[in-house]
Amino acid sequence: MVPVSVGQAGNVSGLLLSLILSEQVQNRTDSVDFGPSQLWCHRFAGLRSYATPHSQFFAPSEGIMLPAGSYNNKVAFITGGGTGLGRAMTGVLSQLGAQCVIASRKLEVLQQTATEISSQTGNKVHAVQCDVRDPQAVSRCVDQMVELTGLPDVIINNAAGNFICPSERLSANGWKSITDIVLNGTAFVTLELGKRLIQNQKGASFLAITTIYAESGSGFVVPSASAKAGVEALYKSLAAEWGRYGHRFNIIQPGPIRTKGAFSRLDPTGTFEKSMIGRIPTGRLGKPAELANLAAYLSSDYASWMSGAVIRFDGGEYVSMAGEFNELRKVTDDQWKMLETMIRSTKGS
Ligand SMILES: CCCCC/C=C\CC/C=C/C=C/C(=O)SCCNC(=O)CCNC(=O)[C@H](O)C(C)(C)COP(=O)(O)OP(=O)(O)OC[C@H]1O[C@@H](n2cnc3c(N)ncnc32)[C@H](O)[C@@H]1OP(=O)(O)O
Ligand SMILES: NC(=O)C1=CN([C@@H]2O[C@H](COP(=O)(O)OP(=O)(O)OC[C@H]3O[C@@H](n4cnc5c(N)ncnc54)[C@H](OP(=O)(O)O)[C@@H]3O)[C@@H](O)[C@H]2O)C=CC1
Repeated sequence: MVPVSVGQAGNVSGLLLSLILSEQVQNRTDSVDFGPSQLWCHRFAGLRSYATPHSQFFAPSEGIMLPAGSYNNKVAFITGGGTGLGRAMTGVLSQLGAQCVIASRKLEVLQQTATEISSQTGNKVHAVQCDVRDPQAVSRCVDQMVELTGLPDVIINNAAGNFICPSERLSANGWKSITDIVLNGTAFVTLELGKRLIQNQKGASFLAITTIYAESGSGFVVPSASAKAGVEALYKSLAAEWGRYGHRFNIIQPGPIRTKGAFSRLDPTGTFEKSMIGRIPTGRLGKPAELANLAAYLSSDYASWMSGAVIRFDGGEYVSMAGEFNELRKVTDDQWKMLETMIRSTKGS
């Protein structure tokens, strides 16, 4: 790890940094306990990753958590399983014994992931092309899965689309593109599989990957926030309705975890990561392996009494952003002495 100073970015991000974040970052570096000397930068595989020194209290454990064989004789279906978090979840489930089916638009990407994971774990990973926006394509994909593996025990709705964009610049098709993937795609996959599982009297665990701002809403990602909120309503509703068929429905709301898909569309210049780390109480991004362990637990028989749960998984970022006074983290000891003196000396109202 090497300490870096803020503002060493290239042209575009340097400009953005000075225009958008200068006040925020300068305040932080000038007067608070989160200056450049305390901002750390890991460099690996050509990627930067910032963390605070206190993140060392929260070092990630990236090994597989569940006992070996926990998923023997199970079939798992993961949308968007070729990349990012979907790939990490597929890797863990496969390592634990599951036969996995991964589905998304880009068959070559899926096939490469399937080959890599199955050669590491010794368990089959099947790649099936499917655009979840198209209900007929989803139905064909499920037909294909039935041929390959039979109906799944575990369904993970992870596929998504997103980009930052001021809402006044958003076209109708931009809105449709995101909400079709996230909300309609999740609904088509869940309804198609749910109906077939019900017909076959087979129980299953459904998991949806949403995000922390599904609850709060967020400017600049309005279609994603709206669609993810819809997914949460869908899953909580079905948890109540389809328990009688042996189906569980749970939700993970991840905070920031570095993936190419997310960061290239939400922080294309890398400018926002530094300021974001400052509001995460654990001082670092999450790791795909940490999310994958949680997903593996929630989808496993160890969690058979969990349904309708919404698990926030964000290093504390959500509550840190929500609390009115949380910015007072930045006040130094000397400043506290002064503040306390002022408050104590106030008499009457
Ligand atoms: C500091 C770092 C922060 C990182 C994380 C932080 C916080 C944690 C919370 C994070 C939540 C993350 C949620 C996610 O979902 S991340 C997942 C990201 N992954 C993907 O998006 C992968 C799939 N995405 C895509 O394939 C494309 O990006 C897509 C969504 C645009 C869909 O592609 P496609 O179907 O090919 O669509 P297009 O024809 O290209 O476009 C359709 C429509 O949208 C308009 N559009 C596209 N991009 C933009 C843009 N950047 N701005 C404005 N509009 C855009 C495009 O013009 C089309 O509209 P028309 O009207 O022109 O037809
Ligand atoms: N990384 C992060 O910080 C966070 C991520 N999340 C969520 O985690 C999940 C995974 O995101 P992440 O791994 O970061 O990003 P990725 O971009 O790597 O994953 C998105 C996946 O969705 C697939 N996909 C997109 N459109 C479709 C479609 N129409 N049909 C089928 N599959 C599609 C993509 O594959 P293909 O292009 O082949 O179709 C891709 O594999 C998403 O639900 C995201 O919202 C939530 C909070 C934070």
